[in-house]
Amino acid sequence: AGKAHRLSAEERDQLLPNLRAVGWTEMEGRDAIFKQFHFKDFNRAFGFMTRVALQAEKLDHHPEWFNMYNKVHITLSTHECAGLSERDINLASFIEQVAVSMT
Ligand SMILES: C[C@H](O)[C@H](O)[C@H]1CNC2=NC(N)=NC(=O)C2=N1
Repeated sequence: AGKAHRLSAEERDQLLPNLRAVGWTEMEGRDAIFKQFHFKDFNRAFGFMTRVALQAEKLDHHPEWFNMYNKVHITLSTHECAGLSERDINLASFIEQVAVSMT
């Protein structure tokens, strides 16, 4: 993978609407995206996290996340460029696919 770059305004206009439509929001005061997931129980939440973790390791791109029982809060950003990059969009898309299959 090449160097990550912060998404341009044009790239954001193109890439973010799909994620906004399913509940991702842009954080205030930080160039990152955020979403809260709610599952039926801890087993579903942790199963979801396990699948995301394995893919994150494969992509070498990892979420910042918080779990409490059936809730998982996820923040995505790219340290390398100190902001939002295509890697975050790709991981968010994968996370959505997993979430759909867990609910
Ligand atoms: C050394 C390693 O490639 C980097 O630290 C990777 C690992 N996981 C990462 N995860 C995220 N979210 N952003 C990064 O910039 C990042 N960089």
